[in-house]
Amino acid sequence: MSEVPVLTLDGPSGSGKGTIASRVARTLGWHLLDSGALYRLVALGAARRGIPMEDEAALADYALQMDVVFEVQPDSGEVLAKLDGEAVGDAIRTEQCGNDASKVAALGPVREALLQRQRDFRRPPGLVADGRDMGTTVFPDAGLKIYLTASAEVRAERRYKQLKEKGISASVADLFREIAERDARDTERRSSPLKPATDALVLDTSSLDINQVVDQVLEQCRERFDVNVR
Ligand SMILES: Nc1ncnc2c1ncn2[C@@H]1O[C@H](COP(=O)(O)OP(=O)(O)O)[C@@H](O)[C@H]1O
Ligand SMILES: Nc1ccn([C@H]2C[C@H](O)[C@@H](COP(=O)(O)OP(=O)(O)O)O2)c(=O)n1
Repeated sequence: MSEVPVLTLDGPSGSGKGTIASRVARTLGWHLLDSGALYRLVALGAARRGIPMEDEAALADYALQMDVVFEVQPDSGEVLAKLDGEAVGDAIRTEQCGNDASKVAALGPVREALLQRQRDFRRPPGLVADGRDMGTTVFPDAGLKIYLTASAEVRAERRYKQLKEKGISASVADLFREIAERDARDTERRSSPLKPATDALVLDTSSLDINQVVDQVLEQCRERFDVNVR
C-alpha cells in the first residue's frame, strides 16, 4: 500500500467538489486530481474524432491512449488542460460536455481504462482527488474520505450563478432538470456508481459558504494527516 496520503472529495454535480478540492490542495501544498475533467476530455476528444458515444470499445481505447496534460497556473491555481497537444480552454466546462461525460462515464470499459491514469496522480507529498468514485473505487485506502452534497435546488442555483459570471445564459429550471438527470445517471449506473464510501464523512453544504466548507475539511485533515496548516 502506498504511503502517500490521499483526501477524496466525492459528490454530485454542483456540490462544490472542484472549488473545495482546489482550495484545500493549495493550502496543503498537495497535488490535485480533477477526475471529472478526465471523463470530460474523453467525451470531448471522442466527439472531435467522430467516435460514436455508443462505441464502448473505441471510447475505452481512446481513454487509454489520449494525451492529457494538466498545467497549474502559478498565480490563480487554475488548472488548464491540454488534450492531444492542444489547450482545450472552456470547451470541457460546458453543460453539454458534462452531460456527455456522464454518459461515457457509465461505460465500464472507459472507467477501467482511466483507473491507472488516476492512481498515477498519487505522488508525494499528498493528493486531493475530486470525483464520484474516488473513495469507493480509485483510492479505497484514502486516509480521509469526504462526500460533499447539497440539495438539487441549491446546486442548480450555484450552477446558474457560475454560468452567469462567465457570461453564459441559462435557466435555473433547465439546470435543475439537467442536474436531476445527471444525478440519476451517475447514481444508477452499474459501474462505480456515485455513492458515499462506507467510511466517508458526509457533509451537506446547502447552508454553508465556501469558507465554512474549506475550514471544516481542513479541520478534518489536521486530525487525520500529519499536516501543519492554519
Ligand atoms: N459551499 C458553497 N457555497 C456557495 N457556493 C458554492 C459552495 N461550494 C461551491 N460553490 C459554488 O458553486 C459552483 C459549483 O461548484 P463546483 O466546485 O464547480 O462544484 P462541483 O465540482 O461539485 O460540480 C461554483 O461557482 C462555486 O463557487
Ligand atoms: N470520478 C468520476 C468523475 C466524474 N464522473 C462523471 C460523472 C459526471 O457527471 C461527469 C462530469 O464530472 P465533473 O466532476 O466534471 O462534473 P461536475 O463538475 O460535478 O458537474 O463525469 C464519474 O463518473 N466519475
